[in-house]
Amino acid sequence: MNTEPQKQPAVKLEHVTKKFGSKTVIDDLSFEIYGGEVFGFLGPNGAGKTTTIRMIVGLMRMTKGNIFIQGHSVKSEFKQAMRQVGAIVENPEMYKFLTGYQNLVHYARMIPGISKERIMEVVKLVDLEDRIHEKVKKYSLGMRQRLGVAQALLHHPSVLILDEPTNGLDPQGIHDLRNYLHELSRKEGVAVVVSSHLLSEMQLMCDRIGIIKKGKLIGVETVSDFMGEGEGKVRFTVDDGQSAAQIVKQKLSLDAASIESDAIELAIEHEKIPVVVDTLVVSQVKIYGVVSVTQSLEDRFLEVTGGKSVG
Ligand SMILES: Nc1ncnc2c1ncn2[C@@H]1O[C@H](COP(=O)(O)OP(=O)(O)OP(=O)(O)O)[C@@H](O)[C@H]1O
Repeated sequence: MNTEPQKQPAVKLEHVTKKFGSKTVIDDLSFEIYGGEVFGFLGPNGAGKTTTIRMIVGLMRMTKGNIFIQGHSVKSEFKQAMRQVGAIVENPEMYKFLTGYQNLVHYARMIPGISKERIMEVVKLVDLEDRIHEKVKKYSLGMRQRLGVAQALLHHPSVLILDEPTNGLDPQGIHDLRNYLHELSRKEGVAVVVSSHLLSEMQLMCDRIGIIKKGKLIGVETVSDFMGEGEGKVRFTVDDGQSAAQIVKQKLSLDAASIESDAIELAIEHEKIPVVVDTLVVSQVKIYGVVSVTQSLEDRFLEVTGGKSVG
């Protein structure tokens, strides 16, 4: 018997479907997101990321299925569910002529029980202490983004959702955002959900990613599993790709992942490389090079979505 306590998902989607008229935009999505992780929502343009996020944060009704936030149904316990959620879906409204601090105080008035201490706590979390008393009109885009996150965190949400948070940020801004989202998930146990088409950023920022295409879930995987770590492809440059592929098939029962006139690629572990080299040499295939081909998240993304890169 498994005596491990079952961890409750922070966000759980159950057969979520969204139709606009007769058009199905989200098709039977089911997956779970946990506290303490940064979850990336990845998909080509128009795949349905924003629509899904809008349903999670209660800005849009679903046609079928249900969403639970910390066990509370968005349909039947809307208030309890939303109390757990902090989100930036559209650009957060900020008063540019007020300071960052004044903006937070103004916003905090709308939420019962937010203390001055809590305001300074979130300011510290997003690393804005030095500049919080300056007017927002003097802030960079990255600082405004951080102020938005501070605002979204004021009421102690256990789920933080950011739609395309890296949009418009420079590399330093993206780097900082990545660091503090990571800290937030680790230190505060917050479930952080981000959507993006910046694949390289997702690779660095997220623990797990869910990929959707045309409203359907293609897969949910850890970034390392997604990239197929430990089982990379190895490229053998040879004099005759076709016959090399035949030889490894016949003698080693290996199917080549790709065959070109002067190369084959095999999905094999590191230890198998000498075996393949020996077999090819014995069979009088000339080998000109052997390299490990590590796949970027982008390559893999294009492979599974069969689509074009976006961005
Ligand atoms: N209000 C609406 N009425 C009709 N169709 C809509 C509506 N909102 C979104 N759609 C359609 O739903 C699909 C998914 O759109 P969505 O904005 O969720 O995609 P996305 O993955 O966020 O794309 P992007 O990366 O371009 O923001 C698109 O085909 C879009 O045209």
